[in-house]
Amino acid sequence: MRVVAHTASVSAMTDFVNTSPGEPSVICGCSINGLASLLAWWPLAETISGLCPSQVHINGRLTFTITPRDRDKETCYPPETLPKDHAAVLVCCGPGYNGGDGLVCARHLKLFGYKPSIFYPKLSNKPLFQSLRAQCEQMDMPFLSFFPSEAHLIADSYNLVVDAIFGHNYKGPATPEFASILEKLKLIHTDVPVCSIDIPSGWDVDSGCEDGLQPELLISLLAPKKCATMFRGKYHFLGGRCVPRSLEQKYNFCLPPYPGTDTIVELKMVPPPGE
Ligand SMILES: NC(=O)C1=CN([C@@H]2O[C@H](COP(=O)(O)OP(=O)(O)OC[C@H]3O[C@@H](n4cnc5c(N)ncnc54)[C@H](O)[C@@H]3O)[C@@H](O)[C@H]2O)[C@@H](O)CC1
Repeated sequence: MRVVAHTASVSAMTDFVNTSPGEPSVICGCSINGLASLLAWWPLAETISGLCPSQVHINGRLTFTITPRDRDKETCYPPETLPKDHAAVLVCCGPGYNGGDGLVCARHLKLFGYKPSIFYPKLSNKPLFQSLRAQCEQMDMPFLSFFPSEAHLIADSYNLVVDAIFGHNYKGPATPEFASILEKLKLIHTDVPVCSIDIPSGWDVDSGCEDGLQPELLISLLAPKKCATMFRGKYHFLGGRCVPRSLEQKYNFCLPPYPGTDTIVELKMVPPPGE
């Protein structure tokens, strides 16, 4: 499968809902408002130097730099290149807000020409999630009543798997219901690309998970979490251009600028000093 960066699909996965309660409360709500505005492209690529603010720091340490992208050349999983069943994608949604992000992602994937099916085993009774589920149903997206029993069935049927099971509030170990799903995702990630939203499911927000799921694409939301330094996949994007300066200062974030009206930027790891 040709795997190149396609900003449209990445953008789709980067859109997310205004979710978690509590601080920080000024979260998200970014919506897809036209592909052009969502292309992660740095117009002054040649001028990027090692200077902040084209860098992301975690715990005061330089960790990522912005990667200039060429919007004409780079694409990431464009639907027309996905051979199985009209760009079929499986979107796996967990019980919390990360799962809510998955439902929003599915909605946009459908609008962008993919064929998403959703696995959402634990519907929350919060109105937000009920509404998101209803929206997906109204858009004729099938909800799987059970997770495919064999990992190879997923790889046979889907071109991509979106992992929106757990995000930054996962506390391991997983309950048996979700543990078996995480195990299957781990088995398939060599056969079908897995795209994780915010945090690869099953990872600890700080320490990650050494033998855990290894997605090919990670979309960090608002700011990369500490565990993102352990991400070894191909593509890492930051989305969620809605952190006010005051909050950035309060929490000592050092976030990259989003060029123009873009709502995502691609990040690349900076090797620790001496490596
Ligand atoms: N708070 C924020 O700043 C933002 C949150 N957003 C999304 O919200 C996510 C966080 O959402 P939540 O706080 O709902 O947390 P999560 O979605 O990470 O997970 C919490 C849910 O998982 C369940 N759970 C936790 N550990 C489990 C285990 N071991 N076995 C089985 N179930 C377990 C909890 O009961 C709860 O239902 C983020 O990762 C991100 O995707 C984004 O929409 C953007 C902003």
